[in-house]
Amino acid sequence: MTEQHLPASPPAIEVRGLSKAYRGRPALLNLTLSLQPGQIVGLMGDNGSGKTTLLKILAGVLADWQGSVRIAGHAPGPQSKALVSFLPDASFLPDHHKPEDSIAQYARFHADFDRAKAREMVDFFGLPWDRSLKEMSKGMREKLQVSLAMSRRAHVYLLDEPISGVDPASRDVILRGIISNFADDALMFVSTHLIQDVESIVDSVVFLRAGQVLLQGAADDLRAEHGTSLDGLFRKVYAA
Ligand SMILES: Nc1ncnc2c1ncn2[C@@H]1O[C@H](COP(=O)(O)OP(=O)(O)OP(=O)(O)O)[C@@H](O)[C@H]1O
Repeated sequence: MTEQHLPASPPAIEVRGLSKAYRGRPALLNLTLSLQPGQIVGLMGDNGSGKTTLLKILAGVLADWQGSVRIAGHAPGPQSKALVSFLPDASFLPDHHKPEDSIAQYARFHADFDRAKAREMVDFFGLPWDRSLKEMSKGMREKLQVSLAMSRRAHVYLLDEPISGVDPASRDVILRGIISNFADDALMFVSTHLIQDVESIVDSVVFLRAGQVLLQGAADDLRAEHGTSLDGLFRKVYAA
């Protein structure tokens, strides 16, 4: 088969006309978005703009929406979930778990989970093997959850505010851990309010407002076009 005849692979994420309402109040409104693999995309927006709602729908954990959603060509369901590693914004591990217990649980649930990589990341973050989640600080728990989410060989990583609860030095450590465990051909879609912290790692950004895409583009293009950092652009756009 010549290169010309190779079928084009579908976008990692393809969303068309997506709407979601909670008890009649819209959270996402006719949202359309297409993201290619092989990049880190920042998902930014003011409080209540729909970031978590969008990530949950992409992860296949939220139902009752209208529109079209495809993950590497698959509608949300078992096939898409097998390709997606989702890190929710809330703690999802049982309190009594020590790191090895959580690693065993992930290994049971996810065929693409790499135990050795997870152990490496737990050591990279300097987490205590003998402490349960109940005995860990918030930042430690976040690091363990990042270790687990990034140790799947996923096609799409959806990370909801992965660095929100940690000190600035730890944020850098977490971001380094995330990047060094990220395969070149995957897509990472990461929501955060800490734009300055992720400024240097995102290839492109999606700004949401009131459940719609307000602005989208390559980070370098947006910086050049607007003559400011992404953080500066965010402040300018959302103050308007
Ligand atoms: N379970 C829920 N029940 C009712 N309304 C909800 C629920 N979850 C979210 N919403 C509403 O949907 C809208 C979008 O919320 P969402 O959590 O997706 O925003 P967000 O951009 O992640 O916000 P933040 O930056 O504050 O985390 C908000 O108006 C919120 O009040």
